[in-house]
Amino acid sequence: MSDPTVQPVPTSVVEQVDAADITLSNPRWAVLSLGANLGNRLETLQGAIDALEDTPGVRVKAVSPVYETEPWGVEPGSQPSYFNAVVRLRTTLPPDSLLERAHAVEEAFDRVRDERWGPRTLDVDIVAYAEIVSDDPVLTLPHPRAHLRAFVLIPWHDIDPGAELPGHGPVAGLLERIDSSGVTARPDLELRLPE
Ligand SMILES: Nc1ncnc2c1ncn2[C@@H]1O[C@H](COP(=O)(O)OP(=O)(O)OP(=O)(O)O)[C@@H](O)[C@H]1O
Ligand SMILES: Nc1nc2c(c(=O)[nH]1)N=C(CO)CN2
Repeated sequence: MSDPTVQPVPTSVVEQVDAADITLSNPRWAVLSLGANLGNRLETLQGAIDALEDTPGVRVKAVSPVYETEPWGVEPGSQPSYFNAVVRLRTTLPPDSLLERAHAVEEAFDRVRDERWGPRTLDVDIVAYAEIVSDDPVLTLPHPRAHLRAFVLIPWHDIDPGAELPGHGPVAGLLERIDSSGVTARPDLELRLPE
């Protein structure tokens, strides 16, 4: 006879698997780009780094210097400047779970998605995830515009001078081909690697 004190778990609960809870057995590396051009930009970038570190299955291994950058892809002078940085992670989250987590961190910092390349409190993009190359529009790897963006490649090169962007080659070589003029180091500002 079944025990009447044991309540069955509703099927809907059993089936609700949060993608960010799925893990791989071997950690992989990933590089994320962080950007902010509204609100307290430095505080937000640090908060995003700390939130990523607080994610089960994510360890932040390196944090780049901070750059102040002209908004890319929009009319000059139409938006406030960005603070940008990149982080390098080790993660047991598969790519789709990492993207889901990136979106959750953006939302925690009140990210509003209205216009493409519009101003934002926080942008978290997956620049690269291990050597994966994919043209899936939900998660394109590497990020489809990373090879064109000095605000991504300069800080990545700072923390990993030998880095390669899968499908594109060494970051150092990509940097020789793009305009880096709108990207200014801010050595007076610092982001902390979580302990
Ligand atoms: N590598 C990636 N990293 C983050 N988002 C991606 C990636 N590839 C595809 N996407 C998709 O792009 C969608 C739009 O992302 P987002 O709003 O961050 O774009 P954006 O920051 O305005 O512009 P950009 O994509 O040029 O950085 C996301 O919902 C996501 O599904
Ligand atoms: N300077 C700068 N420009 C941008 C940035 C960014 O992070 N920095 N992000 C964008 C959309 O991801 C569009 N333009």
